[in-house]
Amino acid sequence: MAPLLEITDLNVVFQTRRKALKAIDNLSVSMEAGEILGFVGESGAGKSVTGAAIMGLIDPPGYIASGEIKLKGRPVADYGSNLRGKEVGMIFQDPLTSLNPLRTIGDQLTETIQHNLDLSPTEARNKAVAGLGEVGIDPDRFHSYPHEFSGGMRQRVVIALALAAEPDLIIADEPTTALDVSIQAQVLDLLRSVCQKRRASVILITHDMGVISQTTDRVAVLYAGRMMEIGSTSDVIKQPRHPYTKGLIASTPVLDHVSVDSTLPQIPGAMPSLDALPDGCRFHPRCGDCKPRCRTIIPVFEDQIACHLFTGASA
Ligand SMILES: Nc1ncnc2c1ncn2[C@@H]1O[C@H](COP(=O)(O)OP(=O)(O)OP(=O)(O)O)[C@@H](O)[C@H]1O
Repeated sequence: MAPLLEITDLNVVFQTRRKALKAIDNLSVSMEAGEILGFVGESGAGKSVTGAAIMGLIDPPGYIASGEIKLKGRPVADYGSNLRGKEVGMIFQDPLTSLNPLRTIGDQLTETIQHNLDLSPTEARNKAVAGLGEVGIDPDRFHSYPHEFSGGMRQRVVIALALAAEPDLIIADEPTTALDVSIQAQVLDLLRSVCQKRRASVILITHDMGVISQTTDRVAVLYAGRMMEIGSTSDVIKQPRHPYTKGLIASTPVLDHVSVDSTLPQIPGAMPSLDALPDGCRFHPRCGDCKPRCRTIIPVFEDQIACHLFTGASA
């Protein structure tokens, strides 16, 4: 059987006046049904652009220069207007981008259900009430407006909306970044349990290794548009191999069991901009294990990692 999602040699380019900037460079990854896959990396790693490419949301000056994205064995473009919502549900950082401030949450949910599933108005309404219950929202709140909810509750509504059309895949882009840490954990637990119950797979986009550790089954580490490492979340967290992955983990408080007061080791330097990418391994200027070949030769992605400490090299 075809994987749920298969991305092969994806290249995404943004055309500026001066040059073409490659935001995603030869990315290949696939995921199975029911899996929760994390994309992690600092700002500019290419996480959101990858998510946007899957959802057909790369707009000019950006374009997919080459590569293939297949959902259930078919190119995503074949799904047309059914792709977003019906096949792939979306959750963004700010719940208000997904909610209409002028309509009650019950109406919004009922309409989405009715629009996508072949149900009578009464059936759709009942399903909407059940959907809200599933995310921990009391049926009494059916007629409430988005502004009458806290941030965490709003994000619960957005989860119910994303699942309303029964998609096989949810893309959640920094879904809890705007929430308090205690609420963050509740929303992530909910996302995980509801998606598992519905057998929906999730791509979780985050810069936070704590979120990855808590929520995902597998994690892909991205840096400056390239995949650096991928593996089961427990393996990657317990035994990170790539120096970038190690740096991300060391700078995450809960994972390293460092008290909040202590100074966490930070990865020196910053993510390069796309118009000033270094030769060789893109991470080499910030890498404590940098060897001469890392400065000039791009490491191939092999055995789940792209690093000269572990793999061969391509020109
Ligand atoms: N519309 C655009 N025009 C030009 N460059 C863009 C555009 N959108 C994204 N990029 C570039 O693509 C690269 C990847 O961006 P992306 O938003 O995917 O990063 P990210 O890992 O999701 O980080 P963040 O957490 O900051 O969103 C960045 O260098 C960014 O500047």
